[in-house]
Amino acid sequence: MISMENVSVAYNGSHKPALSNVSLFFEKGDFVCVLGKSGAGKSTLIRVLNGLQPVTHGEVVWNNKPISRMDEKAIREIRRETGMIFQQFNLIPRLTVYQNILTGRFGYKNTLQSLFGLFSADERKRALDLIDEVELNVEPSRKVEHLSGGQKQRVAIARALIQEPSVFLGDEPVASLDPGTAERIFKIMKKNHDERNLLTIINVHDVSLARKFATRIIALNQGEVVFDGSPEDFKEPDYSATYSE
Ligand SMILES: Nc1ncnc2c1ncn2[C@@H]1O[C@H](COP(=O)(O)OP(=O)(O)OP(=O)(O)O)[C@@H](O)[C@H]1O
Repeated sequence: MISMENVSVAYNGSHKPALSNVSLFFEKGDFVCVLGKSGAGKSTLIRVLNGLQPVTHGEVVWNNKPISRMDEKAIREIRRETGMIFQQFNLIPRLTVYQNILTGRFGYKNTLQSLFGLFSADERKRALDLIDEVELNVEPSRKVEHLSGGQKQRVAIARALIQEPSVFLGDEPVASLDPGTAERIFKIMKKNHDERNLLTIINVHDVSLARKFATRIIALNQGEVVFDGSPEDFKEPDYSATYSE
C-alpha cells in the first residue's frame, strides 16, 4: 500500500540525516509501532509517509504512485485518507468536542463550506456516534479545553476517524499520558484498526505497549532501521541496537 524506497531526509543545518536510506513496505492490516530513542527519526518517518515532510533522496510511493510525481489534488487525497494524531492533540481548545470532531471533514469541503461549518446530517450523526465509539463519556457540547489529556486524545482519534481514513498515523500519541490512560488509548486505536482494516503506524517510547499491541515493530537508531519484525522477535540484542548510543 505505501512503500518507502531508499528514503533519506536531511534537514537544513543538520550535519546528520534524520532518515538514512530507509526502505520499508507497509500493508493494510499492519499495526506498526515505531521505536527509537529521542532524535532517532520516528517523527520524520511518520511525516514523510503522507508527504508532510519532503524527502531529500528516494521515493514514498502510495498504491504505486510516487508522491513526488503527484499533483496537488492527489496529495490532498492521500492526506484525506490519512488520519493523524499527535502528542499535543492539536485540537482547537475553544471549540466543543463535537465541533472539533467535525473539523475532520474539512478535507472533503471547499473553503466556503469549511468557513461556514456546513455539514450534512449524516456527518453530524457520525460525529455523535464516534463520541461513543472512542468511549468518551462527555457532553458533545463540552469545550475541549476543559478535558483531560486522555479525553483530548479520544477526541483527536474521533476527528481522525471521521475522515474515513485507510491509514492511521500517530506521532507519539501517548507520550504525555499516564501509563493506564496510554494503554486505554492503545486499546481504542487497536479496536478501530481491527474494525476498519486500517494500516496503523504509531511512534511510541514505551516498548511494552509496542510488544502488547503491534503486529510489527520497526526500530530506528540514528535514522537507520535496526529492527523490522514481529514483537516476539524483538529480543534483548534488538533492544540494545535500538537504544544504544
Ligand atoms: N525541523 C527540523 N529542523 C532541523 N532538524 C530537525 C527538524 N526536525 C527534526 N530534526 C532533527 O532530525 C532528527 C530526527 O528527528 P525526529 O523528530 O524525526 O526524531 P524522533 O525519533 O521523532 O525524536 P523524538 O522522540 O524526540 O520526537 C533529530 O536529530 C532532530 O534534531
